[in-house]
Amino acid sequence: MTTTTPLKGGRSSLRRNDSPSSIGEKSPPRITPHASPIPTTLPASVHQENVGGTVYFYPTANHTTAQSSSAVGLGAGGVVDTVASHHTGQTGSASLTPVQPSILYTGHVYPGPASNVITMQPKTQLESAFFMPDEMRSEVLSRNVISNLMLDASETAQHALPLEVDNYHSLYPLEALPVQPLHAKLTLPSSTYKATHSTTGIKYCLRRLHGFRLQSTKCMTVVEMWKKLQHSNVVQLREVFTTKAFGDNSLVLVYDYHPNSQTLLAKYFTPPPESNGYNDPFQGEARPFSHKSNLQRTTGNGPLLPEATIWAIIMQLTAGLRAIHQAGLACRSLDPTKIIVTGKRIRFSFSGTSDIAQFDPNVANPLAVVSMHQQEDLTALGRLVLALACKCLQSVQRDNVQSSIEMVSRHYSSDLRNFIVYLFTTTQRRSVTDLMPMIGARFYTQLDALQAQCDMQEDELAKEMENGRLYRILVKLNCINERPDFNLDCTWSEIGDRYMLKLFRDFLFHSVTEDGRPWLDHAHIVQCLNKLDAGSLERVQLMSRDEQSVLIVTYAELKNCLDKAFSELLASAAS
Ligand SMILES: Nc1ncnc2c1ncn2[C@@H]1O[C@H](COP(=O)(O)OP(=O)(O)OP(=O)(O)O)[C@@H](O)[C@H]1O
Repeated sequence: MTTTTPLKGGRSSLRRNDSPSSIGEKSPPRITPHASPIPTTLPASVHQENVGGTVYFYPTANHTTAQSSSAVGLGAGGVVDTVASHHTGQTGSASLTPVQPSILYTGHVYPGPASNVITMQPKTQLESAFFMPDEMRSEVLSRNVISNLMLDASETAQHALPLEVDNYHSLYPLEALPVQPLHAKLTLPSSTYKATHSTTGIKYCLRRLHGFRLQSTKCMTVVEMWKKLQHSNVVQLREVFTTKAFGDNSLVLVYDYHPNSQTLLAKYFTPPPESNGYNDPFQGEARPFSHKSNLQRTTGNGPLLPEATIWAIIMQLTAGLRAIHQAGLACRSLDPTKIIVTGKRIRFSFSGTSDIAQFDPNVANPLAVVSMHQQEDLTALGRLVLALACKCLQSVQRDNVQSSIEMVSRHYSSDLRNFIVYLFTTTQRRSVTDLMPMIGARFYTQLDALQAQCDMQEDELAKEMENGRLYRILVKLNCINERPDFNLDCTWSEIGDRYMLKLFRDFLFHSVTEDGRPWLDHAHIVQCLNKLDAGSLERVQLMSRDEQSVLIVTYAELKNCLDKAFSELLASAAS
C-alpha cells in the first residue's frame, strides 16, 4: 500500500518555531519535494488513520513496546516510524501513552545576553543573538591569520632561515628588518621569529642573539628565575638554548607568542602614514631609548592620549614591574620597543635578555646590582610615562624634561604629574610599591573595566558553547546523511533510521514557502537542533520529498536514530 497523502489541505503541518529572527518568508513552510525512496508496503502491525486529509500511521497494540527509539521512556503517543519500519523490516517505534500538546522540551538554549551585558554591546543586531560582535570576531580572526602565517620554501631560503632550529620549525620573521640592535646598551644584533614547536605544534616567539657565546653557565640561575616568573603583564620566558643552525653561534630565547602584538613604540610613537614622510626638523640626533631610527621616533603622532589611557598603561606596567622586582629581578630594558601591546593588554617582552646578554660572572654583590637596575627601571618608567603623556619621545631628552613636565601639568591631573616627578627624583630610593597610592582609586576603574570585559566575554563564550554543541550535532547528521555507501550497502543512508534523519535534514534546511521559495529561518534551525540534542518529546511531522509520505516522530526518537547511526559509523571506522 502506498501512503499517498498530499500535505496541502491536510492537517496543519510542520511545527514551526515562530521567531522574530526569521530572515525569510513568514508563511508556514513545506518540505521541498524531491525524488526520494518512499515506502511501498505497510506492515500489518501498523494502523492507518486519516485526520483532516492527512494519513497518520499508528502501530497496533502488540507492537507498542517493541522499538528501542521509544524506549527512552517517552510515552509519545501517535508516533510511528512507518517509513523506517518499511525500509528496515523492523516494527515501528511507538507508545500509546497520549502526549500533552504542550512542548515538553526543556533543552539547553542560549538564553540571550544578560541585561548588564546588552548595554555594553556595540549594537544589538539580529546576528548578535547567535554570534559574537564583528569587532571581537575580526580581532580573533586577525590573530589567527597572523598566527598561521608561513614562509614558503623560497622565502625561507631568501631570509637565510634554517628549516629547523632545535625543537622548532617554520620560522617566520616578526620584524621588517631581520637584524636590529637589541637595546641601547647592547650592540649585539638580534632577530625575532615566530616558530612552531616540533612535538606540540604550539607557536612561540624566538629571540635570537646573533654570534653570541655564553660566557658562563652561571647565568642559567637567572634564566631559571625568569622562567619561574608568571605574570599577565610579562611575556613568559620558556627556555634558552644555543644553536649553530643559523650558521653562527646564536643564543635563542623562547617566549610565549602573542599574535598581532605591536610594540608600544609602533602603537603610540610612530607617525601616522598621513604625515607623508615629513620629518620634524627639531628632532635632533638623540635616541632616548634604543637604537631605533629617528624617523620612527618623531613627534607629530596625533592628539594627546586621554589620561585614562595613560593610567591604564601605568597600571599594567607597574603590575608587571612589581612582579619582576618582587622576584628579585630587574627589567633592564623598559623601553617602548620592548613592551608589547596585544589588544588592551600590555606586556614586558624579551624579559631576561639583558641579564643573559650582559651577564658578568665576576660581580661581587649581585643583589646590590639588581637593586641598582631596579632603580634604573623606575627612572625608565618615569621617562616612558612622560613620553606617553607628551606623545613624543624627544620630550624625555635632558633639555626637554622640564618643559615636558610643565606640559603635563597643563594637560593632565596633578596626580599624573606627581607620579612622573616621583620617578624622576633619583636622589631618593624609590620603590614600585610606592606607586600604588599614586594610582589610588583609578585602580578600581581599571578593575571595573576588566570585569565588564570579562562579563561580555563570558556571554560570548556561552553563545559559542551552544554553537559548538550545535556544530557537533551537524557533524553527526552530515556524516550520516547522503553517505554514498556504508559497509558495502549503498542504501544505508536512505533506509531505516537514516531515512528519518534525511527527512529531518530536509525539514531543517530545505523547507520552502507556499509559493516555493526557500524558507530560511535561523531560529527554526537552531531550535530544532536543540530539541534534537535534548531529545525533546515534542513531535515533528516529516514528509518525503515527493510529498507522498508523512511521518510523525518525536525529537527523542530522532536523537536515538542519530546516536545509533553515528555509533555504527564510529564502530566501523574504528574496526
Ligand atoms: N612575545 C611576542 N609575541 C608576539 N610578537 C612579539 C612578541 N614579542 C615581540 N613581538 C613582536 O615582534 C616584533 C619585533 O620585535 P623586536 O623587539 O625585535 O622589535 P624591534 O622594534 O625591531 O626591536 P629591536 O630594535 O630591538 O630589534 C614587534 O612587532 C613585536 O610586536
